[in-house]
Amino acid sequence: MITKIKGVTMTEKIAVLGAGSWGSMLAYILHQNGNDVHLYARNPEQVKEFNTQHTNSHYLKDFTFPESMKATDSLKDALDGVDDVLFIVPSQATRSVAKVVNQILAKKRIKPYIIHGSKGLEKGTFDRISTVLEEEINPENRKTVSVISGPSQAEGVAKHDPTLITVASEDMRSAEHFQKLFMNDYFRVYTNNDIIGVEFGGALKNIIALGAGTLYGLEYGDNAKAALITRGVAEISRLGVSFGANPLTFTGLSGMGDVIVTATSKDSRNWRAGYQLGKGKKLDEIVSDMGMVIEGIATSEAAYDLAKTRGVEMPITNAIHSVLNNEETVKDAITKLMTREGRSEIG
Ligand SMILES: NC(=O)C1=CN([C@@H]2O[C@H](COP(=O)(O)OP(=O)(O)OC[C@H]3O[C@@H](n4cnc5c(N)ncnc54)[C@H](O)[C@@H]3O)[C@@H](O)[C@H]2O)C=CC1
Ligand SMILES: O=C(CO)COP(=O)(O)O
Repeated sequence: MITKIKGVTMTEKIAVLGAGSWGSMLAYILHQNGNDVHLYARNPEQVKEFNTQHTNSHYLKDFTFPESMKATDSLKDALDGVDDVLFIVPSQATRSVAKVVNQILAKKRIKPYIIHGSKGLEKGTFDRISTVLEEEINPENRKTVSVISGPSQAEGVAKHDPTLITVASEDMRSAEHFQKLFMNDYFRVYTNNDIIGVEFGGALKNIIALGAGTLYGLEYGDNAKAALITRGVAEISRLGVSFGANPLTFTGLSGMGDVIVTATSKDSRNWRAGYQLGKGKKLDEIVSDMGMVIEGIATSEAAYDLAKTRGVEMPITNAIHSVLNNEETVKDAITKLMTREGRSEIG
């Protein structure tokens, strides 16, 4: 049972595209809030398990979904008559899914609100995910694009751990629309009009989480962790601000908040990948054993190139990028970071 929040009375038809740990958990929240949720998973076996056993065992262990929730492996069916579309596939897959969605929406002649919850930058183009969606879905087939981002491990939401998150959009009416759809007594949603800052925070924190896990795997202490988190936020903020983001956004839920959760939570895939790296496991083995997306790996490529192109100083991102590419050991990378010329903390 959830307690309804004053002023939150909307019930809509919502397609949730992607049924990994976060997609299925966001679909669960929307279902609990009384919406008609169309959950799309590309894997028919996964759909069968979801519809018969009400579990999504590969992605969320020990969680049973309500029997009234259903999934489909038909993208066309998932998009039938919807008011809203939530994209929640790995960042690097968003463009290909969006191309197909655009064609389907055009045929169905519907113009839903669009939101995504993916945390990454596209390799090659360096695009934020809202930009990918704006590029691939024609304006006549959609309303403004929004993003939902913040400290929100799916495993915590499954336990109704009080979770606070941000919806950002250039159009505040769209942000408020999604605030109403998602908000309930364990999932509190704030709005923000700084979509650039919110997306940069969500994407780049995964690189810091990889670094934090690595430090833990190598048994570095709490000072190192605090240093990484704080200076990590400083450089994320530097890059975001160079694109016009509001610096205050990086002190909020989608900035510092998300860095804290993923740099300290053992539920984080990025943290776990870093931990195993610190313990000496090879990256390709970590990726294949995880069986879930580790966004920080691809995003470290994009962020590394982007920082170079823009002339923005991102020493921690560079260090993690070079460790992931076997160009230096973690110990050498740390020595290099620690022995850089002294500088002022601010600016
Ligand atoms: N897991 C979490 O707690 C959170 C994850 N996120 C973000 O949400 C996004 C999705 O993450 P997860 O659900 O955790 O990933 P996941 O690895 O658990 O699941 C990804 C899902 O996307 C599907 N998929 C991949 N490529 C596809 C394609 N081309 N077409 C259709 N489906 C495709 C996979 O089959 C899988 O069901 C990521 O960007 C992640 O950073 C954000 C907040 C919390
Ligand atoms: O973004 C997340 C929590 O806010 C999830 O992070 P992971 O992908 O590292 O699990």
